[in-house]
Amino acid sequence: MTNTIIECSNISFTYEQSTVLDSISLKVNEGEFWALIGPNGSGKSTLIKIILGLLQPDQGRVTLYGEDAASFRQREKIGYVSQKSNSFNAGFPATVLEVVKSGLTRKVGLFKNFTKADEKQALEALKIVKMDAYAASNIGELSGGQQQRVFIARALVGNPELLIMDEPTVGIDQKNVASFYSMLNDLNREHGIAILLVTHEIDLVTELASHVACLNRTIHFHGPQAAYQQMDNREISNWYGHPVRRVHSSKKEA
Ligand SMILES: Nc1ncnc2c1ncn2[C@@H]1O[C@H](COP(=O)(O)OP(=O)(O)OP(=O)(O)O)[C@@H](O)[C@H]1O
Repeated sequence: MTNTIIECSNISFTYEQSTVLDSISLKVNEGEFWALIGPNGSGKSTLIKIILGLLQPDQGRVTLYGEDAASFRQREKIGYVSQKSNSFNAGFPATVLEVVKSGLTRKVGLFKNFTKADEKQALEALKIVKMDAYAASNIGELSGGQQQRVFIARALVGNPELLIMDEPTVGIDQKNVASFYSMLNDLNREHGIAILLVTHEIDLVTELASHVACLNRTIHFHGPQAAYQQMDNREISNWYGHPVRRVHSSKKEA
């Protein structure tokens, strides 16, 4: 039986006067890799905040493993990497290993010491993102892309079943974006971690994802990647609100 991790049922949300999410329903199951795409200001980050229980919807309900998102306690099951994680400057006084271990604070306790086992777990997480060689380096001395991998390791250190990422490739150069996505693919396929990835990338990542959700205030499409690939560029441009063109889609003509 497939287990559902996130279930959004009929979510609506308004900031002051403006409705940014209208009747959103979406389900993320164990092992799935979802790409959540949409233009600037379409409500992607707001939806993520609601899923994480940081904002309350005006209408509708979000459940995590069947429990209300706002009162969900098993936070270690869900790793989160926010939009602007990778912005440490060179003088920041923490090593890569310390940053990753800080992901265990919820489990260990705020003022408790980390054990050897915690350190081993942090090194394992760094290995998964291929950053173990940098364990002793200062976080601020790494490139934006390397820092982002470290933040993924920080999110992975508690062995989550779902990883939520909000535009993790912002500030990473194009050459490193492809290898970053390939790492996400390994996390999903080899480690069985479900992924919900907010992205502006309508080509490459949507080929890696098993499912795609298209958001612009409402959900315009959600379903398996193959069905997304069948949409033509005109349909996507219509809900995007401006012309967009995928290079790798099976239907390219706008
Ligand atoms: N705290 C806030 N108060 C008022 N309006 C907000 C607030 N946060 C976001 N908004 C507005 O809500 C809308 C949706 O914003 P949101 O950040 O969810 O979009 P997004 O799809 O994540 O955008 P982007 O791709 O540019 O990051 C935007 O019009 C934004 O200006």
